[in-house]
Amino acid sequence: MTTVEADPVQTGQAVVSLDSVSKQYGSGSNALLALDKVSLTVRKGEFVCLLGASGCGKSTLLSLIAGLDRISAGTLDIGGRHVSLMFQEAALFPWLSVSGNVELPMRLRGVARAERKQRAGELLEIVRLKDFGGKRPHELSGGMRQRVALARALAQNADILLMDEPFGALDAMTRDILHDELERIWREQELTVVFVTHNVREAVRLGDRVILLSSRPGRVIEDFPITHERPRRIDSPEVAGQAAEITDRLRAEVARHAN
Ligand SMILES: Nc1ncnc2c1ncn2[C@@H]1O[C@H](COP(=O)(O)OP(=O)(O)OP(=O)(O)O)[C@@H](O)[C@H]1O
Repeated sequence: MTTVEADPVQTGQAVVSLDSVSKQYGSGSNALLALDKVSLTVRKGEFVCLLGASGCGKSTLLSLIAGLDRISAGTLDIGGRHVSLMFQEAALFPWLSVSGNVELPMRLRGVARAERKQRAGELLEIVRLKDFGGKRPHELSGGMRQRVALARALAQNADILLMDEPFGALDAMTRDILHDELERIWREQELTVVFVTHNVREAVRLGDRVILLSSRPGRVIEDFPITHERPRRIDSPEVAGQAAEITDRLRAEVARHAN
């Protein structure tokens, strides 16, 4: 008999629980069912990637978890935890310095000036932008702006980091570097991450699990555990192999929907 040791992540505390969550936009003849009975649990410290065809409800799911919109049916529980969001566009305030942008969430929380300056410095060091605090966003590259956005997201001291295609607009090399950085920060800061992407290899590169949603209305059709040793390379045979398996499943789903 083989004894299977419990994976600490799989047995960890649930921080996001969705049970049969549906989301309908509009009503009557304008009703659009975006999500249909989605059940999903994300545990403390997990890195979960959401993948699916365009318009299947990935962003909707993030906005429900973030509390930006209300579910139409089912239950969603994040146990009063705090979330922070990061998008494809860094959306930095152009009139604030890099440091000012990172300090903003702390300013809004009423953190004293000296403390927020010190924390902003630490966070900029974490994202490797220690010497750029005095710059303005327009003086930075796209990849550097996303690092600032990540530092600002971390400044919210949230329990859960929700990321909506955060590297979608970056070139492949910059994205590769940011994958390494995000993985390092996720581990060091013991974050729980829910990461939306269109890019199957990116999902396999980063995730502990890849959740595949059906075409609209979004339902969970598969939950792929990704067990290759970290850090992974996006161009490794292991990542490519599992990405091909998931892509086939996604293609079959898109084709099914098109028929
Ligand atoms: N505020 C809204 N009002 C009405 N319909 C909406 C709203 N937000 C999203 N939708 C619709 O819900 C469906 C799911 O959209 P959503 O943006 O969540 O999908 P997605 O999987 O993130 O798409 P993409 O991969 O293209 O970014 C789409 O048909 C979209 O048009």
